[in-house]
Amino acid sequence: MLNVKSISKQYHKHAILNNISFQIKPGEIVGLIGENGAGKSTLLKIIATLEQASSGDVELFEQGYAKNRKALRKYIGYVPQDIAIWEELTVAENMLFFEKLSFQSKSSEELKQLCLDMNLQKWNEPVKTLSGGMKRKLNLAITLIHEPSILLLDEPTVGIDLKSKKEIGSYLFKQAKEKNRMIIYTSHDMDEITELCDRAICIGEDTFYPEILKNTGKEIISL
Ligand SMILES: Nc1ncnc2c1ncn2[C@@H]1O[C@H](COP(=O)(O)OP(=O)(O)OP(=O)(O)O)[C@@H](O)[C@H]1O
Repeated sequence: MLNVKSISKQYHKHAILNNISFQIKPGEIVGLIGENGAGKSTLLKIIATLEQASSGDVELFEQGYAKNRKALRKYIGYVPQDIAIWEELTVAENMLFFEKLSFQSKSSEELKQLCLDMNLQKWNEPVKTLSGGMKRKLNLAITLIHEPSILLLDEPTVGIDLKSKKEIGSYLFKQAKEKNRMIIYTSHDMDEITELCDRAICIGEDTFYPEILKNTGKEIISL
């Protein structure tokens, strides 16, 4: 269980997040939405332990970040908006490199299977020859090497074609429902949010997103 407790964040006295609280259970996929600059990436970075909240705390499996920040990192997988992989290395070399830095050991076969599960076939090709969608799949596969309990994805499907979007979406759905992982997912694509997510959390003052989602039958939480 993830428990976000009254998180606020200011940058140089400028308030970004104001008293945000919500909970997520294993197996749930939550869409995090809001206008540009609402603070979605900031909130994901706080949950990923990469930023500290100005006030409030986050608990993962009943352990607070304030006291257990480092120990909790092994449960967390974070995919930033910007792709962070080695362009000159092959898919295989990237996976093997990041496996060495990971909390868990995996064989070459297991790493290859992680890529194949997402329909990423080009095991021996240099990353620089892959399309944007394939690079996003590789970035995601790298994040899954240590089998995180919670996946934090910052616009994982931005700029990629519909087929790859669907493949990533159905892969994430399985990760949540079969492996009981928690997923928080930001996107500006409301069809994707409606299709994939169990609930949507809208942050910021703007009522635009809660308005468009209100007839989708999804639970919408405005914070
Ligand atoms: N390190 C930082 N220092 C100062 N201000 C920051 C920092 N990081 C983010 N901000 C500001 O915080 C606000 C929220 O940014 P954030 O990236 O979290 O928004 P977002 O909702 O993810 O936006 P987008 O949809 O454009 O990705 C913005 O005004 C941004 O300029």
